[in-house]
Amino acid sequence: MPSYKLYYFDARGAAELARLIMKQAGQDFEDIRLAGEKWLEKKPEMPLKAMPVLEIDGKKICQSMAIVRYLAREFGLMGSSNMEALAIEELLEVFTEITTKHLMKIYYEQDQQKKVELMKEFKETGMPPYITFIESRLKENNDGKGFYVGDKVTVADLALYNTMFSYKHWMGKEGQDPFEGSPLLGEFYQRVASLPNIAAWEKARPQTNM
Ligand SMILES: N[C@@H](CCC(=O)N[C@@H](CS)C(=O)NCC(=O)O)C(=O)O
Repeated sequence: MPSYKLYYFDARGAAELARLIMKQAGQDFEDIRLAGEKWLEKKPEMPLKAMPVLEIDGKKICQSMAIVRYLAREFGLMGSSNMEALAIEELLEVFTEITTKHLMKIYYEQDQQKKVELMKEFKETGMPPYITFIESRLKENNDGKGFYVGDKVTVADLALYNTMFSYKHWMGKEGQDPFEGSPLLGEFYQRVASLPNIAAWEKARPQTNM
């Protein structure tokens, strides 16, 4: 079994899905959180001078979603068929699209009042088509009462849970959590949050804003 070190800032951010995969799989890893001087010291060693970086037996690999896909394949979380893998990839791409089309604008807005207005717009018009899509995919499997695909947990479940957690603890603080109107996804969230390894990590992980 290779040894894993995951380098990132002291945040959930672009590293948390990789952490969740390893936690769900029961895989030990070093959760290295760099800040300030320590990050500047380490930065030249990173392939693209950015994080997250996963070090596998001494080899440093960058790009968060490549890391996620590698770990998901490695730990059997990429579905049980090519069709399941396709639905999983589809959802991962949806989250990438939402991030680039909507979240970056909100994240980088400096004016707090404008930021909340952008969150409201995202909740009211940006996110609803994606929520309808996610709900319909979820309902295609076990009437929405189980996992995102198939009959066991996959990286799609972890990615959706991670996104919902993040919105709840970010936009939710401003009363703008776009998922709060979906009971189906609310129940789904509780199912994933109750998985023993995920529940244990949610308690044990450093509490960070993002
Ligand atoms: N496409 C890359 C983006 C990596 C990236 O831009 N990471 C940011 C943090 S999320 C970073 O390390 N920035 C460099 C810095 O802050 O010095 C990925 O998904 O891993």
